[in-house]
Amino acid sequence: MPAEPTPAGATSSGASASGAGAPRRLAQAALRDVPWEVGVAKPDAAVVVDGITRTFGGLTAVAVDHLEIQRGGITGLIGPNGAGKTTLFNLLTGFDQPNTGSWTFDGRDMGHTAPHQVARLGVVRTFQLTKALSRLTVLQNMLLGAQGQRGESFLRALIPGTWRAQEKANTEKAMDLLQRFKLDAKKDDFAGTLSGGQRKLLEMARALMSDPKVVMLDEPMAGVNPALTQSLLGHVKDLREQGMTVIFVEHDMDVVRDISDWVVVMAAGRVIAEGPPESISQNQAVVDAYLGAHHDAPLTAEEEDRVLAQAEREIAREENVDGEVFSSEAKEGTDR
Ligand SMILES: Nc1ncnc2c1ncn2[C@@H]1O[C@H](COP(=O)(O)OP(=O)(O)OP(=O)(O)O)[C@@H](O)[C@H]1O
Repeated sequence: MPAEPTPAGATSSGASASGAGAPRRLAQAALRDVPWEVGVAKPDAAVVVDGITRTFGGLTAVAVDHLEIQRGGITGLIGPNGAGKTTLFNLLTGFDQPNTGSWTFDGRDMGHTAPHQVARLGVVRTFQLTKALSRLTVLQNMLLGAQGQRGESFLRALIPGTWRAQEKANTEKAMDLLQRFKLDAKKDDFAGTLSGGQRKLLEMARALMSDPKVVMLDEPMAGVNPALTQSLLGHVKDLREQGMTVIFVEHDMDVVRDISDWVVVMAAGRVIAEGPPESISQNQAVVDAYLGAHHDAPLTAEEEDRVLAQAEREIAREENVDGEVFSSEAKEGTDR
């Protein structure tokens, strides 16, 4: 049974630049009477996933029967290593295609939609700063995040004046965002020289260049020192203030509790629980699959080995796709 929601705007960070009151209240009120059941319908779903599966060889990475994401809220996606969170992100942003199933955004079927089209329709994700992107300046990274410019049209590209006007507008927009994220003084620095927290800020700022409606953040707090954590949390809450729908993957349960209006828990590719943050720690299936083993006790040597091996696999995978992602992003940037 749903419990009483937490008091409106009750966040531990208090860091939101614009005050976290009304939109959080709205998001929580909308979800207040929604039962804590896997696959439950939301009052105003922006994203609806149906029967999505993704297998790698014999391994089922994702098998989600039905999932709805409430518009204008912050949804936290949690689960143990290998639960399928990143794969689901890849599917929802067109970077991977499911073996079966479909998903819609604003009622529109998004099956087989390429990543740049998904982004143009308003669903964007943050990208970790790959090695290739580290070698670009902060401003160049921002300009790669721009899309929908006039320069992308062939006919308009024949009229250089229009293209240049667009480039100028993009640069102005990039500088506004860099100012908001306190990175304007770093605009000409190579992105690779930024601290962990500044990189996360840049990843978020870059995603905002395309005026998204849904922002998907992959571990926005990973590797961020405590000094910048509050600032980053404030920026995530600000996205909700501005009416965006936020979905984020995060391992830090304090962060999840602090900013989520709703939490979705995955394990072995499936959604095993969903509900407001306070429902999650009471859920036995979640404690068994995740919280008990993962968070309430230090990692055992065996778990540490497993996490390290997973990290090594991720790094190897990232190095493999590094050039690919960069070249497609760079192409999107130069195409316009
Ligand atoms: N390209 C791939 N090729 C083969 N296996 C993959 C691939 N991508 C993901 N997997 C596997 O699918 C499963 C789900 O992985 P995924 O990265 O989505 O999990 P996750 O929940 O994001 O984990 P983490 O929290 O560790 O990032 C894992 O067993 C992973 O090894």
